[in-house]
Amino acid sequence: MSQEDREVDEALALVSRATEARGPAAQAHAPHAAGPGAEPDRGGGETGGTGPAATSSAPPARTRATPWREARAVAARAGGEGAPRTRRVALAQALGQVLAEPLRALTDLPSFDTSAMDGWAVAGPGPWWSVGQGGQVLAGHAAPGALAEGAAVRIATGARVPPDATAVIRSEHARLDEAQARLYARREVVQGQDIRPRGQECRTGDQLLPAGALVSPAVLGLAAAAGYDELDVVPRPRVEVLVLGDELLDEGLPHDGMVRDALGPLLAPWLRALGAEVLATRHLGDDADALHRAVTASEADLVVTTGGTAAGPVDHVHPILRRAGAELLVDGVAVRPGHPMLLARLGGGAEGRYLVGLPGNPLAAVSGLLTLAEPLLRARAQRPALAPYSSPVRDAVNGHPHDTRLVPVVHRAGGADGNGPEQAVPLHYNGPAMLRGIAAADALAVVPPGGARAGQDLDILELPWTEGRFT
Ligand SMILES: Nc1nc2c(c(=O)[nH]1)N[C@H]1C(S)=C(S)[C@@H](COP(=O)(O)OP(=O)(O)OC[C@H]3O[C@@H](n4cnc5c(N)ncnc54)[C@H](O)[C@@H]3O)O[C@H]1N2
Ligand code: MOO
Repeated sequence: MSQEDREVDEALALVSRATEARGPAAQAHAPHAAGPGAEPDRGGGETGGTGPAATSSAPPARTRATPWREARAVAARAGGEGAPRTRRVALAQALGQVLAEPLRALTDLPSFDTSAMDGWAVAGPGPWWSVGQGGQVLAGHAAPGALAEGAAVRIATGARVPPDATAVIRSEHARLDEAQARLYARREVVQGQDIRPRGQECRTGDQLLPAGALVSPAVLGLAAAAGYDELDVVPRPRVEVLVLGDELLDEGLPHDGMVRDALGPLLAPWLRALGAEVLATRHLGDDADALHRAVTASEADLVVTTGGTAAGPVDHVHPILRRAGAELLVDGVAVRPGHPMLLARLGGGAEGRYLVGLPGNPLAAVSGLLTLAEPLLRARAQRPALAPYSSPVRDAVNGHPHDTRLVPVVHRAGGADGNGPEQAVPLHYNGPAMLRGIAAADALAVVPPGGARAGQDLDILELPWTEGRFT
């Protein structure tokens, strides 16, 4: 492996074949390649075990943990509850949202017979006499007069074609004898050539796009062309983020047992990329009463908390949910990292408000975001489910004995020459407290219990910004 390759792998936190080939003893001396980042491959206890060594130290299987796929389905069902919602917004505000109604043409397109070229509008067979003594038909002007049989008039691209014109001749295909004011065609003229007839693209009332279509920049353009100033869209689900933990700093270097809040900066934009409107991100500290007040008073459709999901002395999420009379729909998921994640239905509001409790470990929080918040928000925003997608994994991946694992991967061309089919390359630094792997990743691979062989097809969860979102 060249130095350059090593640097790329290092930057991307890739599992290095060369490093692995040197064996575990060598890995212990290569901390950046396979040391602290390779938690799963050490079989390390807190990840819940990912190799044979971990099996013996893994906690006994918890019966209440919901299987990973089922947890996603429960979240999607919760998001789909309630009557369809619609909001009318100005065209520019609709970008990235979903059409609540089919987009129907408010006009014929084009709305008049249009010249497709700069040149001459002619009526009947040539040669033609040029009318108007330099007069011309330009785009954006009122209806021109009818063209008599045998007449020609200058016309611009986009201009209304005069009634009774039979064709448009491009200027480069015509010759004007100025002295005689006669126009000759340099090549055969076909009836209707270079005229876009009214209604060629659509008629008033035609359905241009179905309800549920994502409003892309192209959709904005089409809607404007078809006469829209506003669009009916599904309102973005409103989300409030509550970051819990007294140990969190908002700026500067970690010190004295304090750490930087990594989830506040990550969650709001990630949630927006999932189609949500983020009302606020608030840092609450480990204060049960403040958490209870914030959760019960929130106006959000979905409250997302971080931390406080486990059984520690200041883990307040479960107790305040009980106090608020919330119904736990998912309480722990059989997935690593992130197994303490939860989903609860909060009281109030006909359509139901929800709380997703993300574990505090940052990659565990990302796992919870994609397992519970993403399907809930997608269903709530009436966005179509993503087409399932799988990819062969380049290297064998250790599995948890009972739980699904979500492992950051980067897509790379396979084969010795780098021209082979695309593979998912598992990344190091995928421990629950680490973001280094996911920051270099373009997807998460879904590793079934027991692990995956090299070359095995794994389901892939794309990260939202690789889907080409606009917001
Ligand atoms: N006795 C047990 N202890 C733990 C279990 C368990 O099953 N039994 N599960 C472990 C797992 S797995 C996870 S994940 C964590 C979940 O913990 P909490 O959701 O209660 O989160 P905290 O305790 O508040 O924090 C955990 C960890 O993450 C750091 N953290 C929290 N918030 C942030 C943030 N915004 N930015 C950066 N880092 C954050 C926090 O400092 C802790 O280090 O519980 C295990 N324990
Ligand atoms: O260690 Mo925990 O699996 O959720 O991050």
